[in-house]
Amino acid sequence: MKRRDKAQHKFEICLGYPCFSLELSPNARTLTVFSLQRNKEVLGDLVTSATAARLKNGYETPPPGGGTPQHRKSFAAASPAESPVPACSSQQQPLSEVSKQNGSRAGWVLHTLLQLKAPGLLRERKSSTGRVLRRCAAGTDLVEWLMTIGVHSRQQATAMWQVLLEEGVISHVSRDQPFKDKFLLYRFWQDDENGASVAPTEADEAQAQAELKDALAYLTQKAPDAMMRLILRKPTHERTSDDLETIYEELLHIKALSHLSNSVKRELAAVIIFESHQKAGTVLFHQGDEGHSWYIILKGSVNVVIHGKGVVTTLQEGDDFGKLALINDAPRSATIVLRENNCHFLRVDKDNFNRILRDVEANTVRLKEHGRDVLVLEKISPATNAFSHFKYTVMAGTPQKMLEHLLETRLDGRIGQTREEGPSDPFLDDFLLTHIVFMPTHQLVTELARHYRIDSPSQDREFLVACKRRVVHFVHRWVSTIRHPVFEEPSAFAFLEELSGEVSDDNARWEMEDENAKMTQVMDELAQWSATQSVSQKWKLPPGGQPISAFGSDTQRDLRMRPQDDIIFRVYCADHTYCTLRFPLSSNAETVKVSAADKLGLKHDDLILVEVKSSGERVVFKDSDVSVPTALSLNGRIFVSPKEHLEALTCLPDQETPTEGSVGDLELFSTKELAYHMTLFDWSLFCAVHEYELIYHTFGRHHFQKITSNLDVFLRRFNEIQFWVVTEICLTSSVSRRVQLVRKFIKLAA
Ligand SMILES: Nc1ncnc2c1ncn2[C@@H]1O[C@@H]2COP(=O)(O)O[C@H]2[C@H]1O
Repeated sequence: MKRRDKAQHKFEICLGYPCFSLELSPNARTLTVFSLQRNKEVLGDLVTSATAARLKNGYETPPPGGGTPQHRKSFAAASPAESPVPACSSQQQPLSEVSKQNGSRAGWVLHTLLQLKAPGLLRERKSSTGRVLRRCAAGTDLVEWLMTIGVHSRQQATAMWQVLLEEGVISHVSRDQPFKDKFLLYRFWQDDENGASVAPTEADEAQAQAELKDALAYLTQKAPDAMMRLILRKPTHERTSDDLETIYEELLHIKALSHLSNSVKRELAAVIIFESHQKAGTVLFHQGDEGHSWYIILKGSVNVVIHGKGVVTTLQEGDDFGKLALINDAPRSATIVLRENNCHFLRVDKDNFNRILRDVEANTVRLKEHGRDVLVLEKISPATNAFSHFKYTVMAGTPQKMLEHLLETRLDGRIGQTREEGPSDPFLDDFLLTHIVFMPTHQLVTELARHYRIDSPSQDREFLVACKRRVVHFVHRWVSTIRHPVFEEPSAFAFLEELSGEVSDDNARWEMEDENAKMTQVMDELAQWSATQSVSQKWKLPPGGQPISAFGSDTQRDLRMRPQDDIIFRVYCADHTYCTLRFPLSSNAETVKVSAADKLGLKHDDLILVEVKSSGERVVFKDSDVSVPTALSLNGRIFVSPKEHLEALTCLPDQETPTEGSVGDLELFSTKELAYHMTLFDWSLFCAVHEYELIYHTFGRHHFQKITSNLDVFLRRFNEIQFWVVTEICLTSSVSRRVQLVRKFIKLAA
C-alpha cells in the first residue's frame, strides 16, 4: 500500500509488517526499495513453501481447518458483518468453506486498503455501450497496485487476483471469465449494482493493516494453483511456450497419466483443459450419451451411477473416467454425478484423445463396482486384431458386467445401426458360445429381460429405446449363432415368446420395425424347431461293435442326433446274457440301469452300470450321465451288475480284435473314390456336432445334463479309422501286400 502525497513528496509504505513513512530523497528511495525487497523475500518464501506442498501430490488443497493459526484467529476475530461471504458465480468457485472465509477476509482487507491508499482506482466508468459501471478497476491497475505492495511479478499478482475471483470476492463487471492482466473491468462484490458500499473507517484501516500479512500469505499460498487453472483455462491456441512448460510439469505429477511417456505428456499439455463444477449433484454426463471427452479428477470426487444398479463406485482425486466410450466408440456406460461441491477436472476432448492417447493408452482398463473388479479389459495387439476394429477385449469380468459391456459396446441401439453386422467381433461370439459355463441360460434371459424392461422417468426416450434395441439385436444374434439349444431351454423358450409380444407392442409406440422384424424371424425359427420336436428318429448301437448308425435305411434323414431320439442297444449281465433296450438319448444312466435290471431279473439294490472295454478295463457310469450308449469306447459294452461283482465282469468274446481283414474289399475301390466317400461321411458327422457339445464334453456332461452324442460319434469315427488301419495292416501277412496297403493308406490320408 503506497500512498503518495504530492505536496509533501512523502511515501508511506505499509506492508502489514515493517511500515515506513519517509520523505522522498535519493537515500529514502534506496530505503524504500530495500523494504520492498524484504517484503518480496518473505512472499518468495511463502510461494516456495506453497509450491513445494502442491508438488507433493499435484494440486494440494489447504489442510483441514485451512490456513495458518493466524488465519483462523483473524477470521474468528471478525464479526459476521465484517466477514460477509460473497455469493459465487460459476467462475468464482470457493475451494472450501474455510478458504472461502479466508478468501473473503483477504478480499475485505484489500478492498479496504485500496479505497484508502489508491482511492482513484475503484471508480465509476462507462462501458462501451454507455452503461455506467459502479466502482470498478481495470485488471492491469489491480495487478500493478498489488506489485506496489511487494508482489514480485505481474504473473503472481494476476494469480492472486484470480484466487479472489474464484472465491467470489471480485468479478468481471459483465461476463463470467477468469482474471486477466488487461484493460478488463473488475469490481469487488461489495461494490456491485445492488451493494451499498460504506467508506472504511479508521478502525477498519487499522484492522486491515493488521491483517494484511495474513491476507497476502493466504493469496500467495493459493496463487500457484490458481495460476495453473488460469493457464489451463486459456484457449489452447493462446498458450505460450512457458504456459506449456508449466502445464507439462504439472502433468508429471498426475497419477492417471503416470503410464504415459513424457513426449505424450508434452503433447497433452497443449490440449488438456481445466473444467470445474460447483454444485454437488451436477451431472457431468448421462449413461447412453455420446462420449466427447476423457476426464481426470484434480479435486473432489464423483459417483458412477448405472441404470438399475444405482451408485456402483466413487472415483476420487487422481482417478480418471470417461475413457470407455472413447476407446470403444460406444455410448457412455454410466452417469457421472458430482459427489461434492466444487470439483476440478482436467479434460481431454475426443479428437485429441484419439490423436494422442488412443494408441498409447494403458494395456489394462479395470472397472470396479462396490470395491471389487467387475470388468478387466485388455488391449488387443494390432497383429492379433485382424478380426475386430475394437482396441480392447474383455479378459475377465462378472457375467452380468460382461453382458452389460457387450450390449453397450458391441450392439448398436441407434435406429438403422447394425453394428453386429459389421466386422465380426470375437468377444461377442465367445460370449454367445460359452456363456453356459459361467451364466446359465435362465440367468442370461433374466438379465436380458431386465435390460429390455429398463424404465425410468428420468431417462430420455432415446436411451430407453436404445436399450431395448440392443437386447433384440443380441437375441437375434444369439439365436442365429446357437440355434436349437436356445429353444431347448424352457426358460429361453418362454422369454422369446414374451419378448416377441413386448417388441410388437413397443413397435407401435417406438418405431422398432427393424427389431420387430428380427423377432418375427426368431419366432419363425422357433416354430420350425417346435414342428420337428414331434418327430423322433431311431438309432442303433449294433451288437458287434459296428459304427452307431441310423435305424432303417431312410437316406433323407437328419444326421443329427437329438435328445429325444431313441437309441437301441444291449445291456449285458456278468454271465454275458443281455437285454435289448430302447431309450431316448437324453435318458440318464440311472434310468437305463433300473430298466435293464428289471428285464434281466436283477435286484435293484446296489447295482451299477458299467462299461467293460475290450482291454478289460471297467468304467462305472454316474447315475446322472446321459447319452450313455454313444459314450462307449470302441468295442466297449454296457454291463449292469451288483457293485460287489464289478471285478468279476469280463469281456465278451466278440470284443476281442477281429481275426480277418477286409483288404479284399478295399481293393475293389480306387483310393480317390474311397477318400471322397469317407470325407463326405466325416463331414456330415462333423456338421452334426454342435459347438455346445464340446463344452459339455470339456466341462463334464453331468454338469449340464445334455447329450454329447454327435460329438461322441464323431470322436468314435476317428478311433474307428485308426483302429481299422492298424488292424488291416497287422492282419495282412504277405509283406508285398502289406507294402501296397500301407501305400494305399498313405494316399488315402493325403
Ligand atoms: N463399474 C463401472 N462401470 C462402468 N463405467 C465405470 C465403472 N467404473 C468407472 N466407470 C467409468 O465411468 C465412465 C462412464 O463413461 P465411459 O463409458 O466413457 O467410461 C466409464 C468409466 O471410465
